[in-house]
Amino acid sequence: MQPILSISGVEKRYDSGLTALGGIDLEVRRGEIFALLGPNGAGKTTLISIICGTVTMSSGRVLVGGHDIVRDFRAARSIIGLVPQEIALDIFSTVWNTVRFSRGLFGRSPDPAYLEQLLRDLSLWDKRDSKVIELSGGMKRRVMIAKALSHEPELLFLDEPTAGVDVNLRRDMWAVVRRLRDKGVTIVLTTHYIEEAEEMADRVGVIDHGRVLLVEDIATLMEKMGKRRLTLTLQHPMAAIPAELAAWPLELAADGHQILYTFDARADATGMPALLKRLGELGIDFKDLDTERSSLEEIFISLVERA
Ligand SMILES: Nc1ncnc2c1ncn2[C@@H]1O[C@H](COP(=O)(O)OP(=O)(O)OP(=O)(O)O)[C@@H](O)[C@H]1O
Repeated sequence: MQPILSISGVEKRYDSGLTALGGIDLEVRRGEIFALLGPNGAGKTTLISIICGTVTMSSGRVLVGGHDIVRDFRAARSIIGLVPQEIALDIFSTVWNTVRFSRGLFGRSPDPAYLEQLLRDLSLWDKRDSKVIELSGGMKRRVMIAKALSHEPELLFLDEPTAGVDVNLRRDMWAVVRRLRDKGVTIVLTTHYIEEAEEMADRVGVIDHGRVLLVEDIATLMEKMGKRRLTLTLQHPMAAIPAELAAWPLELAADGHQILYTFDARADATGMPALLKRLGELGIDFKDLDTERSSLEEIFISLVERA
């Protein structure tokens, strides 16, 4: 299937002389949630702004649904929805008028049934006659999404959808995004929250200093680079790791109450059974044992450091 978004060789040099994007190649598949992950200043917003037509690229080519964003701007733009970082709404307008007006701006004919369903999906139907100024911050964010979807785009960009948003609201937003994906909208979100990429995305692209460092399925990435950590909580704290355990790279934690063992989950021999056996032989008792996978956060940090 043709990708919904195809980016090749996109470069951006700002007038200041700064190269914000140094040759980006990226494809987004129809129907996926794609997370663009990168630290501050990586170039995420610049890339989205180029695709949406508010920043011009220095060189390269972008196709949206097969339409070239320069030659065929209107056709490309009509299938894009953009939710920018900052809330930008007419605060004295009602929710209903906001989405109705936005749809009109894209030249779409009125479709009250579509807009009603959209507001219902975003839990805003009860608020349709409220003025934006009367809404909570979370509702305003959902109005921004409704506005971006008012002209029935196939590809939705969410630029840091949950920046500065509390945990509950973040979970609500994630649920909203998943429902949109289930309805067939392709979603590209930018985030610095690794947790968000891990939780939401089907695939992730890591970008730093205007370059794509990696694009991978979340599951494959976790599998490929995932490490596991075993935490043993001891019956009796120890001052140092005994010399008899030197064969394993162990660390002491929690004031000597815990032994940590980090290992490669994919290795044929993890060393864990042998470690537990040796602990038994040495009479080191533990009262709890826990293993956890290393997070995408650690993977991300190690990638950026390597680059
Ligand atoms: N209009 C502009 N003129 C000059 N430089 C700019 C302009 N806009 C952005 N930049 C620079 O381009 C680089 C990329 O910025 P961009 O906003 O795309 O990054 P980002 O990944 O979205 O960052 P953040 O996560 O902080 O939003 C930064 O160094 C930024 O200072």
